[in-house]
Amino acid sequence: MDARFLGIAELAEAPSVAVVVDVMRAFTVAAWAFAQGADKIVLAESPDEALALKARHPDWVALKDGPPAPGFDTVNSPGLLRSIDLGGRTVVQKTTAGTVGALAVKEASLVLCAGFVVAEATARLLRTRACDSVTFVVTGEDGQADEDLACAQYIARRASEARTDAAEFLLRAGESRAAAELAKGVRQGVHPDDVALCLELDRFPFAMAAALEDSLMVLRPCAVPSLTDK
Ligand SMILES: O=C(O)[C@H](CS(=O)(=O)O)OP(=O)(O)O
Ligand SMILES: [Mg+2]
Repeated sequence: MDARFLGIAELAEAPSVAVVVDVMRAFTVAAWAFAQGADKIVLAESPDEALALKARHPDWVALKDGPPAPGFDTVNSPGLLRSIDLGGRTVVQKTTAGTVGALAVKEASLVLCAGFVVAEATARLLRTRACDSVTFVVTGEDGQADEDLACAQYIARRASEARTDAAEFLLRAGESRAAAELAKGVRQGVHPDDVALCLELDRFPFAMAAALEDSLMVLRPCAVPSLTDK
C-alpha cells in the first residue's frame, strides 16, 4: 500500500481514499459517542453551523472542543462522554483539528476517521477493500502532531503487515505535546481519564466512515468483518 502522510494545509486535491486521524481527541470522542448509542455524527464547519443545526433539530446533541459553551450540550472529552446515554441520538461535533480534517477531504470516495481506539478495524477495512493508495491526514499541529502521526503510521503498517507491534506508536502518542497539555490542564473541557482513553488500542470493533448526505458530512460506524468471519 502506498501511504502518504499530510497535514490539512498540504492537501492539494481530493484523495481517493483518506484516513483522517485525530487521536486527541475528536475521533476518540466520536467512537465513544457510537459506543454510547449515537446514530450518527454530523461534522460541523463552524460553531455557528453547529448551533444552527441544533436550533433546527433541538433533539440533536451539540458538542465542541474547549470549555463548556452556551448552546452546546457537552464538550470534546471521551471521559465525560462515556457517561452520557446517546441512544438513537444525532451528535453534531465541531473541533479545532479532527472535524476540519474530515471536511477538507469530503470529496474523497472513501473517508475514514480514526484514532487508536479503532485502529485495527480501520486497518482491516483498508485491507479488505484492497486500497493501494491511501492519504493519511495528520490533523493536529499542522501535520506535526506526533499522536496523530504515530497512529497514522501504525494503521498504515497494520494495513499491509498484520504483525506490527503497537507499543512504540502508543509510547510516542503518550509522550506527545497534546497528551502533556491534556494532562496538565492546559486544554479545556478535559476529564482526567482522557489521555488514557485516547491511548486504548482497539477499544472498539468498528471503523468510522464519513460521507456527504444532503450537503452535510456525516460520520457513521462501519462494521468490519473480523478475521474469523473470513
Ligand atoms: O479537543 C481537543 O482535544 C482539540 C482542541 S484543543 O487542542 O484541546 O484546543 O481538538 P481536536 O480537533 O479534537 O484535536
Ligand atoms: Mg487532536
